[in-house]
Amino acid sequence: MSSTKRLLQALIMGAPGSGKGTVSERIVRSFDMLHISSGDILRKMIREKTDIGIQVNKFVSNGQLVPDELMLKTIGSELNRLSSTDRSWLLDGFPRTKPQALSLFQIAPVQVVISLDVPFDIIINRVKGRWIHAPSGRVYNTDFNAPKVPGHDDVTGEPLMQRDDDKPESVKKRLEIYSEMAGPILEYYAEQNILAKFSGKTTNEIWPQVYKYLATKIEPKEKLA
Ligand SMILES: Nc1nc2c(ncn2[C@@H]2O[C@H](COP(=O)(O)OP(=O)(O)O)[C@@H](O)[C@H]2O)c(=O)[nH]1
Ligand SMILES: Nc1ncnc2c1ncn2[C@@H]1O[C@H](COP(=O)(O)OP(=O)(O)O)[C@@H](O)[C@H]1O
Repeated sequence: MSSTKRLLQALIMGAPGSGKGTVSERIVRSFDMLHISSGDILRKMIREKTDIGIQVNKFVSNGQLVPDELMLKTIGSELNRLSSTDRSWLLDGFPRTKPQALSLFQIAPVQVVISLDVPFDIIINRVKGRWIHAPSGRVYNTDFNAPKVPGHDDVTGEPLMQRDDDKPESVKKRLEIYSEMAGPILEYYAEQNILAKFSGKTTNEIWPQVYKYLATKIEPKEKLA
């Protein structure tokens, strides 16, 4: 009898710099899931200087949330694709407001919400060392996971960059916004009994907890390294 493939639709939430991208990278290495990052989608539009990219950049460069209606315009087609894919997926960075959570529910309900909880003083320090390879979304850190060649992407050798919104004043503002906005969304998912919170000071502490939890929901591709 063919075993029906258990599909998983999941979210990963957490303050800016809490490790969503880093943990997502480990998740897709260990589980057969697509990783969709709202931040990466926005940064691609901004880089390509599309009309919508120019509009969203006004908010992203100031560390403000892109307004819900405009945000749905940027990610709507991706969400619709997810609602009909036969792959499991992990959505990173969306929703960030209650209205976004309600819109997502209409398009593609989720069964698991992973919430990362890392002290803000640790985050502020970490983000100073964040470097990204914008085209791929690969994330590095001078202290935690430095590139083999300083300033260059391990895979393509292309130059790394620091994000405009990683300047200290912008990080502070984004953390404040997160503190304000995340509560109602976490509550919304806790009421549905699908919220799983993981706390720690480092990804290496958090990751094994996330792996063990996800392994109860979806078949791992590989054992925990
Ligand atoms: N020092 C340290 N840096 C980390 C750790 N986990 C992730 N990072 C780095 O911290 C920064 C923020 O991580 P990222 O995954 O981009 O967080 P996101 O903004 O929530 O997606 C990046 O530069 C990561 O490489 C950790 O455990 N320790
Ligand atoms: N769901 C969203 N709603 C509104 N704005 C968003 C959303 N996702 C990303 N953004 C914008 O893009 C910026 C970068 O997002 P992201 O890459 O997820 O940040 P971080 O990795 O620091 O958590 C946010 O500060 C915000 O301006």
